[in-house]
Amino acid sequence: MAIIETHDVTKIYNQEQVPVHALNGVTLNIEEGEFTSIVGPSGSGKTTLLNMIGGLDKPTSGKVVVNGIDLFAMKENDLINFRLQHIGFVFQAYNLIPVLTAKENVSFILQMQGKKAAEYETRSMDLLKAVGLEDKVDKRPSELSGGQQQRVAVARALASKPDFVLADEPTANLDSVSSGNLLDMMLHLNEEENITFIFSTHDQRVVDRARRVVTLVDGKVDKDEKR
Ligand SMILES: Nc1ncnc2c1ncn2[C@@H]1O[C@H](COP(=O)(O)OP(=O)(O)OP(=O)(O)O)[C@@H](O)[C@H]1O
Repeated sequence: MAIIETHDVTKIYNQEQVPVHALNGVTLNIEEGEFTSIVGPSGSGKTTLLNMIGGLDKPTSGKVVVNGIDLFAMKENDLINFRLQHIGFVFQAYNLIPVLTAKENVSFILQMQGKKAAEYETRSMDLLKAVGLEDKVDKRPSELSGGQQQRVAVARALASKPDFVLADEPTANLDSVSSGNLLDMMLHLNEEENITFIFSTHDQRVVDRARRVVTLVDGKVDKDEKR
């Protein structure tokens, strides 16, 4: 079953001044359990597409349907709740909160959702273990390497058991060992827990391990390869 459908999505920025056509009619179906990479030259629309799929920004035309629900037909508050419950984000703009420890960063959303301490404590410890950081749970982001921070971000994205995780260049700024580890961990979560991942990347090593590669050129799907 498709958990994400985009129907002829377009996005034009700066419509009143000098318009930028970032997406020019993207129609895609993402099935449950996919491990899909969105690639393409700089400016081809990767981040814009992830923003639309995540309900963070509205298309100029077209539709984004998640679990059968038309995202942008929802009221703003309903969309915010929907995002919290169904979508995990690993985006640069959503960096970790510096004053919180790794464990607190992971459990933050669960606390906001009013979950009981016993539940969010267990869940955040399990997730930090799954990403190989059981010995760093009480460290703040500044005490962790870039790769470790990205792993905390993945654990945080999974905290509320989302239907899928969107990651915008998750291995950017990581050395090859850290990006290899992060990818191993994402693949493990995908294979063992059937978590759907959709991520944009410029990193060929990441692309090589994706099972589906969607190439955008000038805001359009140029290629869509399954392996
Ligand atoms: N908020 C914005 N306002 C105006 N133009 C924008 C905005 N965000 C993106 N754009 C433009 O839309 C186009 C697509 O940008 P986008 O960030 O989606 O590309 P990308 O493929 O993710 O690029 P990169 O690989 O460099 O991150 C670019 O021409 C960009 O300059």
